[in-house]
Amino acid sequence: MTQTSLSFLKGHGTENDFVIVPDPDNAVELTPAAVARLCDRRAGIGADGVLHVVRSAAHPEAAHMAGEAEWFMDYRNSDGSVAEMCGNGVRVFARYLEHAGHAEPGDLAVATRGGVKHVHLDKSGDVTVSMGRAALPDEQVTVVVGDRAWPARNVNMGNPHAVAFVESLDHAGKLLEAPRYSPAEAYPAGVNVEFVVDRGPRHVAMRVHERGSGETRSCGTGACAVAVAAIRRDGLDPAATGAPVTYTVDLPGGTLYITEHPDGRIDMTGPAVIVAAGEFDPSWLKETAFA
Ligand SMILES: N[C@@H](CCC[C@H](N)C(=O)O)C(=O)O
Repeated sequence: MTQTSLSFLKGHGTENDFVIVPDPDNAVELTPAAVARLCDRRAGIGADGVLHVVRSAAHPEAAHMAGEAEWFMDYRNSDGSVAEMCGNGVRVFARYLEHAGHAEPGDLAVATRGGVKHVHLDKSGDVTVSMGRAALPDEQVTVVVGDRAWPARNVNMGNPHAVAFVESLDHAGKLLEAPRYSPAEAYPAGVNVEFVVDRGPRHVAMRVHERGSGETRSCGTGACAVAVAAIRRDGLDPAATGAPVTYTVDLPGGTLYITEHPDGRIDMTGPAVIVAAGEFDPSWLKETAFA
């Protein structure tokens, strides 16, 4: 039977915003063009990305995780590209599951392309995600904006990041274009670039240019990558000290708290909010040209 309307919700985590498309049976054809249309801030609903909510058992990329996590976060960037993980997205995804009655406050597991993530929905309204461990490839990278270049640390949180400590967050300009980087081989599938300044002890502020979405007001995996890089720069690696360490990371859209444990596990805590719900005609997703 042809569906005459599709439900969506809108949510955000520290102002990294998402169109949420509930689709338990994986029946909606979300082409890259359809995702770009949904995310368009003038001709569409508008968002940094799409959270396609599918039962793990119904998605070929997630069926192997179905025993551990009932729901799969099929995350897409606003240009329609697929990403391995989205830190703010997984908090908002968990909030949606609670909102829809698919999960109770407390602990739940969410399948992602970056593996199963364990999430805690706190009564306070904050959501904590166990993000797994960072990988720190050895290569030194350089990021370039206009005529400025900075050394950056390569951090992988399931998705790729380049973290550059800078003198001022203004120096990166408006980040209308993706920063260039070298060597190209460091990021064969592109990269999210974070610019970071210090605010105080274990407290930093950052801006981010996201692969596939442009400059956004927050990036959860980016905040984790920044904390991991800052912890090492500051000589506080928990594997060496034996003590967990928490960094406060300010972003244009809010604040995230990132804790690294001695065994390398990283927890991210921050808000997740559902702001609206609505419906659209699915045939609109199939139109080839923007009206
Ligand atoms: N905003 C996200 C990251 C989304 C994916 C990223 N743009 C990529 O392509 O890797 C977050 O909160 O982590």
